[in-house]
Amino acid sequence: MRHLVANGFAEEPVQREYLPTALSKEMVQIGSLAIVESLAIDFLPCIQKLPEYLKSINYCNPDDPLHSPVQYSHNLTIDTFTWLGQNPDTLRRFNSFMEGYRGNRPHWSDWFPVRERILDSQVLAQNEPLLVDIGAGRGYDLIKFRSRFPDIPGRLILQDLPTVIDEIQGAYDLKAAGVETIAFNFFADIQPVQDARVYYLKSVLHDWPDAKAAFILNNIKHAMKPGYSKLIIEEFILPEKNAPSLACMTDLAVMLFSSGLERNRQRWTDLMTLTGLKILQFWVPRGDGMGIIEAEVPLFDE
Ligand SMILES: C[S@@+](CC[C@H](N)C(=O)[O-])C[C@H]1O[C@@H](n2cnc3c(N)ncnc32)[C@H](O)[C@@H]1O
Repeated sequence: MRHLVANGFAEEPVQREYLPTALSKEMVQIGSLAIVESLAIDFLPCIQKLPEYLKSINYCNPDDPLHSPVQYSHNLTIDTFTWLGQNPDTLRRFNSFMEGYRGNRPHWSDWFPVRERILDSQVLAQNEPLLVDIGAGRGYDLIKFRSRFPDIPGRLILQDLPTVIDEIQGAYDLKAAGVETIAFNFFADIQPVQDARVYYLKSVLHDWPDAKAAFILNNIKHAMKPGYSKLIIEEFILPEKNAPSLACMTDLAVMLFSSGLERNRQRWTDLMTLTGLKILQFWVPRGDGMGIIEAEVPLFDE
């Protein structure tokens, strides 16, 4: 207990009597427990081997998802998400990590003008796809969207790898929120939902270096209806200097995880140019650097 008190996990107002602190109260929340569990069991070995790994690639920037610190330290020849899919306990811990990572930070509909930019300008039909969340994990963003806009017609569709679709059954009440699930691998399958109003990607592209991210975007682009479909990418948009702490930490985490990276405006612009998608606007109203890149597929005559 002495050690815990010295490090802020408990108070000792009277000798040998202890009280919890804000820190220890946070550490027993489900989300924090999940983050610590996933890090300690699955990713600490990779962090320990990071210096050795970086030396082995001559201190270059990692850009191969088949040779990230995860592959190096766990001796893998498959990408990290395939590895998660083959290890149900690791996958469960990772999906809980993602839930903890989002914590109580705002949902995109808390700050992005969804009505003006997406809902009001178009006639939406009940049986048509409204929002496709690609790499959606447990579907938190779709459930929240439904509760925010319960009366807006249109289908809400969750897409992720088959192993994730299996894992999330029962994790949240997706059915009650009217969310459909589709098993989909964006590297192996053609996007099955055509002409949705919105294709949404949150914390997906940062897992992948540019060549792979461009492949994912191209796959979406071919399903988009020019003049109607929108692409909403929710990711960090790093400032040119003095990047916020969480964004920097995540940049390192995705590098370790799959040779991924966080991107600044220029890097996002270059990526979108590579895929022929047109950026309509960058939205970065929050101090933590998280933002939205709103894009569309250009009309032929533009
Ligand atoms: C970092 S998580 C983000 C999850 C969710 N969007 C969120 O913000 O909590 C990346 C997601 O991409 C999914 N993913 C990875 N590779 C995929 C692939 N080849 N096809 C479809 N989804 C994939 C993962 O299973 C995971 O749910």
